Amino acid sequence: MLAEASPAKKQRIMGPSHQGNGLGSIQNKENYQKLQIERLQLPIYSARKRLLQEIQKLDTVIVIGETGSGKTTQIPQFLLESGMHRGKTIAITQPRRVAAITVSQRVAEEKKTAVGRLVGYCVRFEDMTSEATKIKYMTDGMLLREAILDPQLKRYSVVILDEAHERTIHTDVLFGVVKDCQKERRKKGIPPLKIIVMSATMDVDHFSRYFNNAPVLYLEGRQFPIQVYYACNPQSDYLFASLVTLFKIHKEAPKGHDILLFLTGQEEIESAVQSIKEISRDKEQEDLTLIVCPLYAALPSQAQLRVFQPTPKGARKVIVSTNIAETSVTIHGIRYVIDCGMVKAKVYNPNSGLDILKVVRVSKAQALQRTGRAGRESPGTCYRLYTESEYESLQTSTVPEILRCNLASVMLQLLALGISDIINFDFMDKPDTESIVSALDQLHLLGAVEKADNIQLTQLGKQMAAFPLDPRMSKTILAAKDYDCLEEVLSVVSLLSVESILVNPARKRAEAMAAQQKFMSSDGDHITLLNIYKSYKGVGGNKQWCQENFINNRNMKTAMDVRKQLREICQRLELPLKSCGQDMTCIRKCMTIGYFMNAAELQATGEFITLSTRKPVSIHPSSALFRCKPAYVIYNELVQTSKCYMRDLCLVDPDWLYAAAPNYFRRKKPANSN
Ligand SMILES: Nc1ncnc2c1ncn2[C@@H]1O[C@H](COP(=O)(O)OP(=O)(O)OP(=O)(O)O)[C@@H](O)[C@H]1O
Repeated sequence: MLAEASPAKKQRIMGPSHQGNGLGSIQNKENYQKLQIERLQLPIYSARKRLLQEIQKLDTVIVIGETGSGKTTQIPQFLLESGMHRGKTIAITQPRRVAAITVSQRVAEEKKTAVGRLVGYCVRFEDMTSEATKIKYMTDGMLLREAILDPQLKRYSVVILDEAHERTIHTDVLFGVVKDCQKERRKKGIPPLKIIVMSATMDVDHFSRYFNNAPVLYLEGRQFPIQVYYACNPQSDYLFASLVTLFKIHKEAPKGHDILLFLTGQEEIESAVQSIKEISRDKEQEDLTLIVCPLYAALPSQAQLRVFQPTPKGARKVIVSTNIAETSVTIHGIRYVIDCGMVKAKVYNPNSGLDILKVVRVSKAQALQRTGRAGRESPGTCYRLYTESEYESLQTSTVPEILRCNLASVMLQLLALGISDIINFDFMDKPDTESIVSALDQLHLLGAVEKADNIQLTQLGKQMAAFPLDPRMSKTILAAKDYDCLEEVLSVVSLLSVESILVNPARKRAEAMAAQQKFMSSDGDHITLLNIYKSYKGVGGNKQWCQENFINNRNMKTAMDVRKQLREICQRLELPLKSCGQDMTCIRKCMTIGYFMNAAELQATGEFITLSTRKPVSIHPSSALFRCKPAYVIYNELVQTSKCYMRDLCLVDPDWLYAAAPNYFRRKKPANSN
């Protein structure tokens, strides 16, 4: 099925493959020395001196280097070792939390320190840094939040925007924010901020032009060669093709060579994991067991990090991942990558105001990043499940997220940064005016902005921006202060902010459903979550209880931590932390106040349609309301699979909807409201 084509250039293989990865932080001397030797063998090392000379001279530089050449792990260390950080912190942004965490762990090992000291990371709801931290890996969203509190980013001397080609919404806003910060610091005589923009692939002219014609430094050489194979013919079923390819590799590849398979989303991955396990049980090679691990954003952090652990002897590891393993990460043992050629991406329709996840073709840049995961510790191989001509027809780079997503959250952050003229903000690629206006309209409906000549945050909007949450969720929290149910709403929001707390193992589905039944509320998923929270607190977070009730103990603990942090923000804002006792109605009213734009109405046909755009939608099978026919519901999100499903639902009264936003519903008044 697969034919060899255009193997990547074979270049000098540099140094032995790396053996012991690991998440431990303080390494023994031998391991430390081994890591230092590995550092010296990275292609970037020979360019160290020149690189530092250039960075010293310039305020802004763009660095392009092959995947695995050492940009992410080494450049911050070079800057630190040369003293160019001037005693301040170096920030390195990553589009994804798993990359920020694992790269900081690697660099901490290389620096022989524990994570959180000299080297640390900061991702939403998890800050592993201290006063001593000088190299700080963080998600782009976290740096943006810091900029709200300190627009001059005074604690940093260097900001490195890594994987810039990904063009996440936060990275794009950060481009404008750090550029402006650099200018302001220069104007005010504050020590300059250096900006380094990095990637393996990007439209350098576009980036350079945007960053005031910043010079581009090209790092030569790749550490290990990667052989690329394409499919001979277009594949109608990439899932089937990926399984065939995987088992072909498993049959032929030597021991110790692990496989990374890129698919698109959680459900697809879980079903592929199941199939791989079943097939491998039938075909078990006597001396080589397959260990199959899923990897996707909704997986608990600990389960995500487990895939980075070394493969036990006598086993081959297969990781089935979404694009979260696509950039920056190094997974020990991976020699083979299988790229299905598809990715799940958010697509926004400004007419409907909805973000929907859709499966689309990857870009060439994404294909290259996926390939790059194979050659990090030794030569690798990548199987692309599409033909070479299909590859040639792919878009060069991914369409920036800012051009295809709901902008409400980011507009709120820009306004909180004091940027009111959003239409004229210095975007690298400006979203169309229609999307900006629609986002501002949503914020206006939520009461976060006043629309005068000069758009400004209201008092409520300022409070909303203090929460690291979707504006609708922040509004829900702020509504709770008027209904004396802040304690309960914080519990619900915290549980909604973490990965699923319900465990539903495929083999014990019926047992899990029976155990969870007692929590289910006919008022919907939010009250169901609250019931779980109360019971969990009632048993003091007992582990055994979690097991018996198919509740994910780790995610519950994370939710408790999130709750604590949100509660602290409420205290800072001096919101009254009151409890409503047994009255669940007020909680549902608060959800309505935040999510009135996400309302759906039952039709005579038994189908639901959204009130905003009259789009047919269904209740997700995982919902407590799945078997019910409520007249009106609000939902937290829409997911498009075979149908368009509403997830996380709450039963509401049409009068509450109308009361939440009379102006909005004057246009679309629910049929049954008074
Ligand atoms: N966690 C890790 N375990 C083992 N080796 C690692 C780890 N992280 C990095 N390395 C080694 O360091 C090399 C350089 O990694 P680094 O992330 O700095 O490269 P990069 O140029 O930023 O690549 P990319 O563009 O793919 O992010 C890897 O190829 C690998 O050999």
